[in-house]
Amino acid sequence: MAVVYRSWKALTQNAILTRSVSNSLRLYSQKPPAPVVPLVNVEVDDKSGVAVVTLNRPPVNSLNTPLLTELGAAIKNLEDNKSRGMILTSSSDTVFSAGLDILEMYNTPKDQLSAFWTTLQSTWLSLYRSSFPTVAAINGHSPAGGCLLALSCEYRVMVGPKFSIGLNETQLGIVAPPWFVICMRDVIGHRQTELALTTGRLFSAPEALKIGLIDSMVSNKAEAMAEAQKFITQFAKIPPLARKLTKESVRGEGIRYMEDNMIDDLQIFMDLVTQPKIQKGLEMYLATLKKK
Ligand SMILES: CCCCC/C=C\CCC/C=C/CC(=O)SCCNC(=O)CCNC(=O)[C@H](O)C(C)(C)COP(=O)(O)OP(=O)(O)OC[C@H]1O[C@@H](n2cnc3c(N)ncnc32)[C@H](O)[C@@H]1OP(=O)(O)O
Repeated sequence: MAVVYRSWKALTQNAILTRSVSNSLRLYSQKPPAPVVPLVNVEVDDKSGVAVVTLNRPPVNSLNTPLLTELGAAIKNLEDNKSRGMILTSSSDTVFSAGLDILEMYNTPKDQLSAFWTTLQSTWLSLYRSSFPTVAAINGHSPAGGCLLALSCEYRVMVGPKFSIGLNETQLGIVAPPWFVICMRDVIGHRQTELALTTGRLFSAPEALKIGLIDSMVSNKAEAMAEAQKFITQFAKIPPLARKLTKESVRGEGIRYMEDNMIDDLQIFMDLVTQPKIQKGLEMYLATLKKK
């Protein structure tokens, strides 16, 4: 028995030695690890105290769980530091955000699907009810979840005329949840929301300006940033607590909807999105995006 034990021990020690030598050799031959690039960049201007939060998930800033988590953490950080304001924009020249990452909803294990949706819910709520002023500087296409992010800010400046924005969910065979609808309705009104959502219409920037989906159209990102700064500057003389409570009051319906219905909303999402028919629709939509 002792012999067996000794030889087993020798064998394992030998294996450990071999493994550590080969690991070292592998380390020498490996490239240095790629730097971890944040999915959300935050830069706070020293003078104005305004934070520029830039979505940075090429190619199209589709919103997956890690990106939404980083965005939520960035907003919490600004909240904790009593930020003067936030401008949400994109590092891409052509896309603000392509909306929810369809790969997070297609063929996804239930625990991941649930984590994805709850992260979206909580990040959305923290953006929608943030105490500081928020502006979306929409410097590219902004469909579906991208439009939701923009609608959740207090002011929208969009680079035009060639980019589009809207809630196009029905075109994909999915349904914009009630809190998406509330956001849209509060910005463009009931009638326009019904027309826009039932048809899943994407609006060009001039069309969006006409129905009030965006507040302003500019011709490049620099102009968008300047106008966003200007919007935030007007709050310098407004007492922050009065501003925050007023915003919460105006946005009360959306805030209460989410606070009271988080679990039901998750359940409805899970039931709907896991249906074979919806999964097939998402598969076909992904294929058309890839074929382009
Ligand atoms: C009543 C209760 C209801 C409960 C809830 C029920 C249902 C759930 C509701 C869920 C709500 C979802 C909202 C969403 O946000 S769904 C996402 C909708 N998004 C879109 O329709 C946009 C799709 N994308 C585009 O139209 C274009 O990509 C673009 C944004 C206009 C940019 O065009 P372009 O610059 O030409 O880039 P490409 O098209 O070539 O794309 C590059 C690359 O990225 C992939 N991709 C694009 N969008 C997405 C996406 N949203 N998710 C994942 N991947 C995306 C695209 O396939 C390309 O990939 P490859 O490079 O691999 O080919």
